[in-house]
Amino acid sequence: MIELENVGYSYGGGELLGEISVDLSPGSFHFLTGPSGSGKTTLLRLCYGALQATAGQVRGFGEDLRGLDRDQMALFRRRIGVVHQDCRFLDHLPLSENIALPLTVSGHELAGQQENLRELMGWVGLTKRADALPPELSGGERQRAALARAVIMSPDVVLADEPTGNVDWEMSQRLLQLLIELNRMGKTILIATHDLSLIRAAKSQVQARVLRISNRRLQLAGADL
Ligand SMILES: Nc1ncnc2c1ncn2[C@@H]1O[C@H](COP(=O)(O)OP(=O)(O)OP(=O)(O)O)[C@@H](O)[C@H]1O
Repeated sequence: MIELENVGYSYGGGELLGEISVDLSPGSFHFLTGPSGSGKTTLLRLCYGALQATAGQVRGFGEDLRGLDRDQMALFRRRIGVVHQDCRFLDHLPLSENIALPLTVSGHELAGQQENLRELMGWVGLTKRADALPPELSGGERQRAALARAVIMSPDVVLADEPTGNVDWEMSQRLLQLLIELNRMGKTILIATHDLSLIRAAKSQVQARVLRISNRRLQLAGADL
């Protein structure tokens, strides 16, 4: 699905990441961990083409991302659902419309998607919050809404950046279950997180590989988590 081969990312004359090789194969479940500032968000951005690698090659569905033109890149991105760390929404739009934004901006008629949207809102437990404005939402509601928005286009891959940041244990478990369900539906999942207890909880339920950024390199973490 997404392969990084000997990828590096440098800026301002310094290397942030180097010699990164990883294959997010179909249906795989990966965690990405590492200290704050180690480059987790940067690595996610490299995976979906928001940043261009300064060394090596990133391939999406077999294609070198550098070779994609604008339209091809837009098609590639549609196959990737991203849960951003800061979960931003348009504050003047009700939650249901925020979740539907990827559909509407890509030209779908919302009228024909109501059933899909309703189902998705139910899946994340936000049916009753459909008309709420984003500033009225709790942290956990925002995180679940961000996940719903990331998957509304039925992506093949979900990249989630700290999807359980700022929520309590119970809510983080709920979010984890949603991500595990997505994986069971066949989606490829990559979760960047600091939360080792989340990783431990997942490992008893799914076959997950844990990648750790350490000193600008990516390592496969052992069973010692
Ligand atoms: N193009 C760039 N120009 C300047 N600084 C950059 C650039 N790209 C990345 N950085 C810096 O590199 C560091 C790594 O950032 P990144 O957000 O990827 O780390 P992270 O592991 O996700 O951190 P956190 O866990 O705190 O979210 C940060 O200090 C960031 O500001």
